[in-house]
Amino acid sequence: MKPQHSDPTVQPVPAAVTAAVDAADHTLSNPKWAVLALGANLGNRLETLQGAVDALEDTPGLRVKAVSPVYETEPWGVEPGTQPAYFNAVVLVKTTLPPSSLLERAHAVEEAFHRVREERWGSRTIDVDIITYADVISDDPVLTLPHPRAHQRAFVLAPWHDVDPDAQLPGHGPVADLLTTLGHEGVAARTDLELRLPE
Ligand SMILES: Nc1ncnc2c1ncn2[C@@H]1O[C@H](COP(=O)(O)OP(=O)(O)OP(=O)(O)O)[C@@H](O)[C@H]1O
Ligand SMILES: Nc1nc2c(c(=O)[nH]1)N=C(CO)CN2
Repeated sequence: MKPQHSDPTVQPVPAAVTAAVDAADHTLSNPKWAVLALGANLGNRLETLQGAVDALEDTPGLRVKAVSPVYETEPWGVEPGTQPAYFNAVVLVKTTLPPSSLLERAHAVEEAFHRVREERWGSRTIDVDIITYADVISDDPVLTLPHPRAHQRAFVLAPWHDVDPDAQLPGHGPVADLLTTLGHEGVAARTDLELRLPE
């Protein structure tokens, strides 16, 4: 039998490269669940939310698996009466994208809908937040997981609970319990409206 690597120009593949390719293969064959929260309080809020859901579904390596009911919610974190009401919804996705790429995609969707970043918690055409990515916990300010304020926000927990009643917020426990503690003040389901799950 011919000895392997008899061609002197063929270099052995470094272990680090093999490990990186194996890790990428593993990620591709091992999609993760992520929970994304959508919010809009400027422009045609329903149309923009639907556009964001469709844009997410158009992302290679990402499938939208569930879309929550639409909630109309009082602006959280700002003086009452200073901003229009929000429409909020939650989508469950399965993705082979790593968290950093999912955040990039979330930002690209925001930009596509002309989101302008001015003041903190300012009005916006669309906000796409990553609430959880699998059970990853990270305090990196660029991408904090789970989202650091999700447990305080009924506008996230109520629609999330609708699409996944058994959901757990890593580090905080069952979403159902958090919602019971927080209550539904300022969040109302808009049962007359609906977001479509892309086909
Ligand atoms: N889990 C996360 N999801 C989205 N952005 C995050 C997350 N963790 C950290 N960030 C960072 O937060 C920065 C500001 O995000 P953004 O402008 O959407 O905040 P906000 O919607 O006004 O407020 P909040 O973060 O309270 O929802 C982003 O550029 C992003 O890097
Ligand atoms: N009701 C409501 N209030 C908010 C929202 C939101 O989506 N809905 N998003 C914020 C920043 O992410 C700040 N305040």
